[in-house]
Amino acid sequence: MSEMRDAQAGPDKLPVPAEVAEAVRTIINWVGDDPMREGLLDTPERVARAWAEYCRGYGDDPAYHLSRIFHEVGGYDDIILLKDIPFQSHCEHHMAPIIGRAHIAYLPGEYVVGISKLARVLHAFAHRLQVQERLTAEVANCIWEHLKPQGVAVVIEATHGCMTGRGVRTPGVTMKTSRMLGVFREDSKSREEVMALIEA
Ligand SMILES: Nc1nc2c(ncn2[C@@H]2O[C@H](COP(=O)(O)OP(=O)(O)OP(=O)(O)O)[C@@H](O)[C@H]2O)c(=O)[nH]1
Ligand SMILES: [Zn+2]
Repeated sequence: MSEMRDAQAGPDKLPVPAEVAEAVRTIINWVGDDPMREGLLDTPERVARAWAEYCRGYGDDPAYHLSRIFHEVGGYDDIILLKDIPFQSHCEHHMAPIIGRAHIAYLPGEYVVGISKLARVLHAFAHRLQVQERLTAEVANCIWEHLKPQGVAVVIEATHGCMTGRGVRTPGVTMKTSRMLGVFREDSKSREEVMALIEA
């Protein structure tokens, strides 16, 4: 956890264990290059620090971001939507990039939260090895549990590097997932309303 914090403050400061650097050297060698040639000498440490940064979500407690809540918002009692939040994650199957946008909406109950915190929750889960379905569910469940709203809607659209740069090699394909909880799950009119806002 403290090592992950150091990685956020300045990745160069994160010490890289010898066996981690050696693992990267093994891969470089296996793909057909010479890990001892000049241009690749510092690469194993850079790669290790880059992965610590990609996966910094393991040291980031998503619930913490929802711990500062507000009661009073001038009587506002309608849907709150944070739309088009860009994010990057990595798939747990190939550790290839997942790049996309998330839309997070909720219908407040008693509490609201600073709007940036919704993006922080997303990034805390995204910076782990993921599948898009789990990422979508984790973000929605976390908001549902800690903010106790009347409804939560999370929609994620993303492209998967493991489908574009390798494997089926099909660029331009987008995967779309959604998780609706509370009124957005139970009441079709509320769901239509939130989806119309997201798709507007
Ligand atoms: N459902 C889902 N599948 C994903 C996600 N990210 C990657 N995948 C898929 O995970 C699957 C892994 O399939 P495997 O057959 O075990 O691996 P593979 O031989 O590398 O498969 P190909 O990608 O088809 O070459 C692939 O179909 C990927 O497209 C995700 O977020 N959600
Ligand atoms: Zn993959």
